[in-house]
Amino acid sequence: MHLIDRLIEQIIEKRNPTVVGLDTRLEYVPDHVVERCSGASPFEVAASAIFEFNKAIIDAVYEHIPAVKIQVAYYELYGPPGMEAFRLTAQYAKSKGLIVIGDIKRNDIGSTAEAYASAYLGETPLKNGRMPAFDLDFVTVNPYLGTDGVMPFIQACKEYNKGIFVLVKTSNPSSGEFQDLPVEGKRLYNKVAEKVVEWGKELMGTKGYSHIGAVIGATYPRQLEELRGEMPNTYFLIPGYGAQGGSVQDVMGGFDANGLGAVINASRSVICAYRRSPWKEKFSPKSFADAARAEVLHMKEEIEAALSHNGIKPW
Ligand SMILES: O=c1ccn([C@@H]2O[C@H](COP(=O)(O)O)[C@@H](O)[C@H]2O)c(=O)[nH]1
Repeated sequence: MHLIDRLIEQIIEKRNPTVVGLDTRLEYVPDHVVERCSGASPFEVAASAIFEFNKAIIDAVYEHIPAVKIQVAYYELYGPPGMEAFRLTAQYAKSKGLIVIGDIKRNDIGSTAEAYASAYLGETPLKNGRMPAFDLDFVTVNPYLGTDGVMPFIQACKEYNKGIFVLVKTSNPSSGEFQDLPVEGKRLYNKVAEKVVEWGKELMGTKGYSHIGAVIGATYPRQLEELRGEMPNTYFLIPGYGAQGGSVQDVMGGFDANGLGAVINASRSVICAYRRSPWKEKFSPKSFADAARAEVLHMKEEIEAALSHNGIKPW
């Protein structure tokens, strides 16, 4: 089955377009988890604690969500053991039936982009054959280098039934500095969106959406709505909900008339739910995973209610 169709089926089955972001820093991991972990170096202890934390979160939420997004920066932070925790987290999430999005925001000249694509989506060529290194489902891709830098990722999507989300309009405060620059009567992000649509035509699933998606921030609701109109066959990965201030109403413009077309990522608001109101009053640090589940279920209800309120009959 096409990966993008599987994502859509998972969203419909779970009745939830929420993606949990595993942006796990050591300071988010409660002491009782860290105390159970050992290792030959502080990085190994940290990586082991992060993996234990991630497993508990995944166990608590996997029945309710279609996918997780793993932010590689928080694993690089702990050196090689951190990257092993990244790989193990992806593998564990997959074993629970989840789709895994690697937030790696990579790109380079074509030959180097090919190495990134092989590492994260495809297989690494070895002396006697090939082997997957990280074997993620989707990765985020930076389009700044142009078509020849993106093509190796698209090639890997074709060969291995994978997908990418290309940065189109990011959620951060300075995103307009380059992305909103006027180009040939449009904004730069509109021009990138046109390219994403063109690239996506080569890799359509059977449910009207392409394997080539776009990242668009919840913090720019007007642009989200505008781009939904311009990119009817492009799935959106929408970060910026929760900790960055994006609200459920802000993400509504990303959905199509069937409540599809968008997955909403929430990282800190879910994995740190046990440290934040209202959940910190109800859950102790020992119950951090239950707090994450409560936040996911709350988010799911909020999205479903907002879709109905906007006249969209979800799923
Ligand atoms: O435009 C973008 C692209 C990616 N991100 C990433 O999403 C999460 C957001 O985390 P929260 O804790 O929910 O704010 C994080 O991994 C970012 O690197 C983004 O925020 N905006």
